[in-house]
Amino acid sequence: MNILTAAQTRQLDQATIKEQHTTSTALMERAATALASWLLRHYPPQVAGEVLLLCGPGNNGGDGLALARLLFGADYAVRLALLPADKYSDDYQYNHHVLPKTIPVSELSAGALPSIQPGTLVVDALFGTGLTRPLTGQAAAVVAHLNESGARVVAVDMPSGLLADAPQPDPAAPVVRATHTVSFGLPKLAFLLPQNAEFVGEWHVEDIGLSANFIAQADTPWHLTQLPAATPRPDVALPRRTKFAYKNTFGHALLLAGSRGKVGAAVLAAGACLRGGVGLLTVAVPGCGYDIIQTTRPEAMCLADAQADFISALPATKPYQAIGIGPGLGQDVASRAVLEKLLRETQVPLVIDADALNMLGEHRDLLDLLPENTVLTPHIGEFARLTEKTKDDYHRLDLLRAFAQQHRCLVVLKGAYTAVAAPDGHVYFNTTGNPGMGTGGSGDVLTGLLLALRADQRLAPLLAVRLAVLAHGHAGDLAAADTGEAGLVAGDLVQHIGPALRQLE
Ligand SMILES: NC(=O)C1=CN([C@@H]2O[C@H](COP(=O)(O)OP(=O)(O)OC[C@H]3O[C@@H](n4cnc5c(N)ncnc54)[C@H](OP(=O)(O)O)[C@@H]3O)[C@@H](O)[C@H]2O)[C@@H](O)CC1
Ligand SMILES: Nc1ncnc2c1ncn2[C@@H]1O[C@H](COP(=O)(O)OP(=O)(O)O)[C@@H](O)[C@H]1O
Ligand SMILES: [K+]
Repeated sequence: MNILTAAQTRQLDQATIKEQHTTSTALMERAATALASWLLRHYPPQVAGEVLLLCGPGNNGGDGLALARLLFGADYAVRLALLPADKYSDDYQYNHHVLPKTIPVSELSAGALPSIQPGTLVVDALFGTGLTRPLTGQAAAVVAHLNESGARVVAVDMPSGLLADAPQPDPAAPVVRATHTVSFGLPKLAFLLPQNAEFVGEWHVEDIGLSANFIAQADTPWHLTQLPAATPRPDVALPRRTKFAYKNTFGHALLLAGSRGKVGAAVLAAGACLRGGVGLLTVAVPGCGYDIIQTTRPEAMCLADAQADFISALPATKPYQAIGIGPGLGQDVASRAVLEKLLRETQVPLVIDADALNMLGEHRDLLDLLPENTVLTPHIGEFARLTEKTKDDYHRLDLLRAFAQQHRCLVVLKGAYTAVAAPDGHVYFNTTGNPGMGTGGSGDVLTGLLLALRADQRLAPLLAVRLAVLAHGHAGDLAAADTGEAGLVAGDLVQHIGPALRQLE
């Protein structure tokens, strides 16, 4: 699914109105109805207590006014505080006009801020996607007051003061710190970036029937990868295995991994590759890893390096459809020479992770040798070593796109919303996974799974990578349902890859 830019989000309501022969007032009513239904589910009247709605002068405030009317009709105790302005949007004015007269309304001013007890449920309908500049003056005073109050805050569409797709021009200007943000139709880019988590809180998307055609046709570099069941228009799916499929269809993969003390990384990646459906797997490990791989992963073939503690020689690469290198590899100069030889000699699809990435970061001339569509899987720290220290998350996205374009590779920037950058500069944010996956070895599992899907002869490179990242996170979610997030270990991810992949078919 596409994620729209801020400008496209502003065009979306006009496109919907035109396409569906409806009115902006009716669209606002849909938005308010969706918000009311969300509140009824999450904060029913007896849990909510009195709800304070803070409304700005535009359509975000209009949503707040319409919501106040609907909540009042659903037996909530509501009061409104309105931000004065020189002009108000038409739909704001309409919803102000039809507000039941019994709802208490006050005017917000820096000198007379409403009292907000800790725990009060506050709806932030001050500003949404129409924000054009950092908050100052009265609006800033209201937001600062709200943030200090200890209220539970539900932000309408956006936390007020936050921009939808760009960094804050003035980091000192206040932004609402919401507990929940309830957005319409699709999430904003801002929700997916760690730097905004303190403002956005937990985000939710409510369907209000916005134009699916406009969303699908929008020219944007940003996209989401979702489980097929989570979206009406799935754009990634794993093809079923046909009756007469043979192991060659699913490829023979080579994994170069492990060093003394880190053979476990090779075991995890090998397990994930096997569970990922590879046809054949050969694992190359240092001598100390031979018995370990043969015992823990009898399904895999094993090549033991002449060196006991690290990999010092590149096996013949001819038989393989994909090669993975990096998990637990260590950074011995001999292993670096293996990486360099691999890059110079092969055009086989590669997956490069962990220490192999750090070697590339230290010897950036090697980046010029990357075969097209190589998959790199850095976390934020490893990405900084490959590029430069970043100013903020938006700057990191710029670097990510530029890097993938320059080196014609696929970069999997790992995190809560793992971002896959393609050689054409498009970025796909993953939507599965949980904080339980912040545990040693989770990344090794991803590398093994990526290797399996890159070896699968049926899958184009980008599809293979998006599917692997989606399945990895989904395996994490299935595992956490059994173990809880704290109890989750990387081996649990391997166990859940099979069921996760089945749900992507
Ligand atoms: N998209 C959709 O499909 C749907 C959208 N809907 C809703 O519409 C919302 C967008 O509404 P919107 O465009 O009226 O903008 P909004 O955020 O209310 O702010 C504009 C007002 O704020 C003002 N202003 C701006 N910056 C300011 C500042 N720093 N400090 C002070 N003032 C500032 C600005 O004035 P100006 O810049 O002209 O001075 C203007 O008066 C969207 O978030 C969603 O809630 C749903 O109802 C239906 C479906
Ligand atoms: N909060 C989170 N939500 C979703 N996925 C997460 C979260 N934290 C970590 N992950 C995932 O877990 C994996 C961790 O990989 P990595 O940082 O390389 O760990 P390690 O080096 O220990 O294997 C990545 O795929 C990342 O996306
Ligand atoms: K808001």
